[in-house]
Amino acid sequence: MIGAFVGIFEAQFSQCFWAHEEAALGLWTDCGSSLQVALLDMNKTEAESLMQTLTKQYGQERLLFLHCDVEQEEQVKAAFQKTMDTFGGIHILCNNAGILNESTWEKMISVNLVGVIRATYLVLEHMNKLKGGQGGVIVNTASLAGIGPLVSCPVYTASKHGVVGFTRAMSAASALSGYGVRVNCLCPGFVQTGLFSNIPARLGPFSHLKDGTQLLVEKFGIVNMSQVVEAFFELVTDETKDGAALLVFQQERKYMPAVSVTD
Ligand SMILES: NC(=O)C1=CN([C@@H]2O[C@H](COP(=O)(O)OP(=O)(O)OC[C@H]3O[C@@H](n4cnc5c(N)ncnc54)[C@H](O)[C@@H]3O)[C@@H](O)[C@H]2O)C=CC1
Ligand SMILES: CCCCC/C=C\C=C\C(=O)C/C=C\C/C=C\CCCC(=O)O
Repeated sequence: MIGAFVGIFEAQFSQCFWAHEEAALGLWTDCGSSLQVALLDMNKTEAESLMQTLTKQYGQERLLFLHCDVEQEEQVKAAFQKTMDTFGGIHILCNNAGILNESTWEKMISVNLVGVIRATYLVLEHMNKLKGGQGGVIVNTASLAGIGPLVSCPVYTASKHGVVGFTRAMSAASALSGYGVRVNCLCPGFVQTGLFSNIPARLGPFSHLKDGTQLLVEKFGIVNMSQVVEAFFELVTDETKDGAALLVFQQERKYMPAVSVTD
């Protein structure tokens, strides 16, 4: 799991992860009798306190924290290798790291889109059945802004549309190539996290559009973190889902079909 320590997934992810252990274990025959989680993040401070809590609850042998910046290829590569050496395999990758700052837009593309592509290509080296892997599933965290425009955030919108497009094409490429790896994405609405705070400062040249965005927040409402985590597990455990974009609203979740231009 990349981008694991604050925000949408934080501690709830792990609690929910073990609640879904049986369903997830059923998918891969070589998993052994329990699931293990490697948490990759660049935030060491948050990591240390959360790891203390989680290891008390679930045991040290089932958890691994690896400091890793998705912008740094060698760090991501080393983190996956360490996960392989410690747990013996990787079956699920959650690409969740993301930032929102329209002022530093090149960095935003680098973390939100390039980081997802980088981690996907590197993890396929371990998951791909053609390379001796056991197959698996990748879930990328996009956003409702991956489907429609978040007007005050054009580059954030572009990065998330990129994640949805990459997910759909990568899923088809993996299936046609026989990799045995499903690729899906999550598209949550607004969630109350650090990314959602101090918004006017994050909108850069479009801070004057913040009132319109606030109207969107009122229209869509706020999604609970637990709703996002449940949606994540649906994408992991439902083997019919490949190339899916799952929208998570306050009242419901639903799949967004891709538009076909060839019919
Ligand atoms: N909060 C919201 O309303 C929504 C958020 N999202 C997406 O959900 C994902 C998680 O966001 P939140 O939990 O809200 O944000 P957050 O800021 O609370 O958490 C983001 C996590 O990613 C990590 N991270 C950031 N840059 C990194 C890097 N270069 N390398 C490794 N880790 C890095 C952070 O340390 C942190 O643990 C993001 O991709 C975001 O775009 C999608 C829809 C709505
Ligand atoms: C279909 C239209 C796009 C709607 C996008 C909906 C949700 C996206 C959420 C995110 O990915 C990003 C999270 C925070 C949003 C940033 C700005 C919100 C401004 C809120 C405010 O002005 O108080």
